[in-house]
Amino acid sequence: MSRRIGWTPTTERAAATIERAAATEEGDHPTMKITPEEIVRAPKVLLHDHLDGGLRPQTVAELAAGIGHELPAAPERLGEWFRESADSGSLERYLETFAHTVAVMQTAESLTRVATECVEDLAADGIVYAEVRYAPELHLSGDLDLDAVVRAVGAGFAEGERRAAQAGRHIVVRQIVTAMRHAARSMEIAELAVRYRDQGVVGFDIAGAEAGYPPTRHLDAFEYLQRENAHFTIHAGEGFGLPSIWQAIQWCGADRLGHGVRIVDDITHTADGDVRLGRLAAYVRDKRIPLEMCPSSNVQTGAAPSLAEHPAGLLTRLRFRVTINTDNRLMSGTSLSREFAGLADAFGYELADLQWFTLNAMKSAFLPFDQRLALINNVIKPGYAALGAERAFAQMHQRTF
Ligand SMILES: O=c1[nH]cnc2c1ncn2[C@H]1C[C@H](O)[C@@H](CO)O1
Ligand SMILES: [Zn+2]
Repeated sequence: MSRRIGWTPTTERAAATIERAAATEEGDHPTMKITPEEIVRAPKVLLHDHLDGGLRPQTVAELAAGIGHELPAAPERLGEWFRESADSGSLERYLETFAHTVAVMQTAESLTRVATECVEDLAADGIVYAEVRYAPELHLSGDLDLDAVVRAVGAGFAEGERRAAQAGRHIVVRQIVTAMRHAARSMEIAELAVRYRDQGVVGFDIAGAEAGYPPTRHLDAFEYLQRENAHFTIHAGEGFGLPSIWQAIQWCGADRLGHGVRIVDDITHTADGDVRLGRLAAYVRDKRIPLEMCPSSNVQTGAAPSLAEHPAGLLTRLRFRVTINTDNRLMSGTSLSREFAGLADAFGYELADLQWFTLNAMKSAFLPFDQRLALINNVIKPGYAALGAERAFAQMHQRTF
C-alpha cells in the first residue's frame, strides 16, 4: 500500500511554508530567503559536469583562432550562441554544439588549459569537491593517445587546484572518463579508468544520444569494471525513459544515474492526492541510488518542461537521493550556484536544503569513504554551520533595529 502524502506542487509549497513558520516559532531555524551570495559561499559538491561542456567562451575563441577552426559566432557572442543552439528541445541537437568545443581540445596544452580553468571556475563558485567527466576518445584527432589525454587533463586539474588554493579556495577535483554510447570503445575506456584509478580517475560513464543506444551495448565494459571493483555512472532516463534506467541499474549495475529524471514516469498521482511508486522507482529510492539531476540542461533538451516543474522538486520531497549538477556550464550559461538559486526560487529551498543536497552528493561521490567523511566533517558541515550562525545573528539584528 502506498503512503498517503498528498503531494501537489501547491501543497508542497504550502507545507514547506508551514514547516518553516513552525520552526521559527520554536526559534531554532532562521527563515530568511537564501541569497545568491550565500549560495556561492556555501560549500558545494558537483558530481556531473562535462569538461567539454564548460569552457569559457573566450577560451574557445582563443584556441579556435590558434588552430584556424572556424566558429559560428564572434567571440563576444559565442556564449549566447552556445546557449541558444543548445536550447533545442532535443538531446541530439543539443549535443551538436560540442563539435566546436571538442575541436579546440586536441592537444595536451589545450586540454591542460581547459582543465585548469575549469577548476578555477568551480572553486570560484564555492565548490569544494567535483568529479568532471569527458570522453578521451574524442580528443585523438591530433597526436594524443588515450593515456596522454588523461595525463593532460590530470595536469590541468592539479594546476587548477594549486591556483585555487593560492587564491584561498580549496577544492579537490577528480576525473570520470566517459565512453560515447554510439561508438565501440567502451572496453578500452573502462580499462583506462582502471589503469588511472590511483592517478585521479575515480570512475567511468557512458554519454551521448540515448534513444537507440541502450546501455547494455556496453555490458562487457560494465562487467569488467565490476570485476575490478571500480565505480561507474550511466547517463540514463534523460533522452529515453524507464527501460533505459532499468537496464542501467539492474542489468549493467550502475552505482549512480546521470540525470534519471524520467524515473518520475514510474510515480503516479492518484485522484485523492496519493503518490504511488512503481517497483523501479521504489527500488531506486530504497537502495539510495544517487540521481545526478541537471535542471537547466533538462529544460534545454526537453527532458523537463520547466525549472518550476522539474522532477527534482517531487523527488526531493519523496526523499530520493537527489543531487544537483550543472551538466554543461557553457551550453546552459550556468553554474552550480545558479542551478541552486533557480531551484530555491521554484521550490523555496533554504540553507538546510542546500546542505542536504550537498551531503547527498558527497556521500555519493566515487572518492574513497575516508576522504568523503573528512570533507563532510571538516569542510561541509562547518561551512554550513558558519553560514547558519551568520544568518541567525543577521536575523536577530533585523529584529532589534
Ligand atoms: O546531458 C548529456 N547527455 C548525454 N551526453 C552528453 C550530455 N552532456 C554532454 N554529453 C556528451 C557530449 C560530450 O562530448 C560527451 C563527453 O563529455 O558527453
Ligand atoms: Zn551529462
